[in-house]
Amino acid sequence: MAYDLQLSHIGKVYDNGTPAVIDFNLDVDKGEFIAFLGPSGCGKTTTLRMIAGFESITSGDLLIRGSRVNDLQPEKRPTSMIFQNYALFPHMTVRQNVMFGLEVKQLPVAEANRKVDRILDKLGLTEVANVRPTRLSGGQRQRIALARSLVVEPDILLLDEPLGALDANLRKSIQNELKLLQRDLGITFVFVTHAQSEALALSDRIVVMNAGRVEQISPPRELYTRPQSIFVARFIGANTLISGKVRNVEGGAVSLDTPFGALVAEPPAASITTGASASIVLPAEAMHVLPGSMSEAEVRAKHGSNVVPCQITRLQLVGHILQIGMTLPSGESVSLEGHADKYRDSLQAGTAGFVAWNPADTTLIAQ
Ligand SMILES: Nc1ncnc2c1ncn2[C@@H]1O[C@H](COP(=O)(O)OP(=O)(O)OP(=O)(O)O)[C@@H](O)[C@H]1O
Repeated sequence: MAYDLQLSHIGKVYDNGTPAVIDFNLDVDKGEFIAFLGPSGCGKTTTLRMIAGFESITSGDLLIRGSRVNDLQPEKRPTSMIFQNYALFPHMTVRQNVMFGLEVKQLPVAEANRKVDRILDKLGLTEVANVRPTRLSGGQRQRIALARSLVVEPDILLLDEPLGALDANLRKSIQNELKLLQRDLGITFVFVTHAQSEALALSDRIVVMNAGRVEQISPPRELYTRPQSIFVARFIGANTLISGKVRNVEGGAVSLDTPFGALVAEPPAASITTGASASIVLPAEAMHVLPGSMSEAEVRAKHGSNVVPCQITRLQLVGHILQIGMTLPSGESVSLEGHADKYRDSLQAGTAGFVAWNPADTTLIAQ
């Protein structure tokens, strides 16, 4: 069966010579929720606009359900796009805004009315159908934009930072609605966002982009626990990177010489050889902080071979969560959050301690 959407070696060079997107490859199944995540200017919006047909494609093939659509006009594509500012017509009522796309398609009036009623009802907009959008809240306007895009029954919905204009609380509640709606309708969603938490919460897979290139395509959890590049390790989650040189690779474990002494990691997916430079990616949630009143041998016995001395600089209790600030021997400051119960009263600010972790909770990236 054909994929719903395929980007094969897609590239975009703007007329002024800017290479905005470079060799982008992605296969999307029907009903998948895909997020494009990356820093400003990395090419997310350009890629989305190429899928919608608002931007020409310089190289590569764009396929929707197996057909090449590079040269198809936007309105001929089975896609619909929602913009950050919603682009609603202020002089039209909610109903007229939603009806607009069906009028363009010259749908018979009775059928168009039926479809509009159904989508207004689904999105809880029936009561405000005859109001102009300027009188409504950000959340309601967001729903109108969604209704307008969904009423034309696209195969693929393209969303460009659709929640960017909403405050944090509203954003959370609309995120949930969006996810439920997407599941319910079974439509493929491609979603552009700067916000890591949003991408992690909503998507089946996340495409992390950097300077026009795809860095990694993975489900959220894998992106979080198994970053494949230094860029992703720095961009996603709260990781500490420890660089070193491989001393040896033996029995499924890699030992490295690092500024903090010899440390152990699991081998990366790609092969790695003695003498190679590599970085251990250590997630904050994998770290255990132990008090300096324990000996290093005791810490090792309890938590395995990776133990690094630290200075505990700050402890702050926020409800059940203990925020711990530390300085590593490199001078690097690291902070992490742990359950207060786990640490009870064992740690003291201004004293020496240890950080220990299980090699299985880290990722090794060769450089
Ligand atoms: N019309 C244009 N002409 C020339 N260069 C452009 C044009 N639009 C975007 N660019 C450039 O292409 C690159 C990618 O831009 P794009 O808007 O796709 O990034 P983005 O990841 O969506 O950024 P943001 O998160 O800030 O919206 C940037 O260097 C940008 O300056």
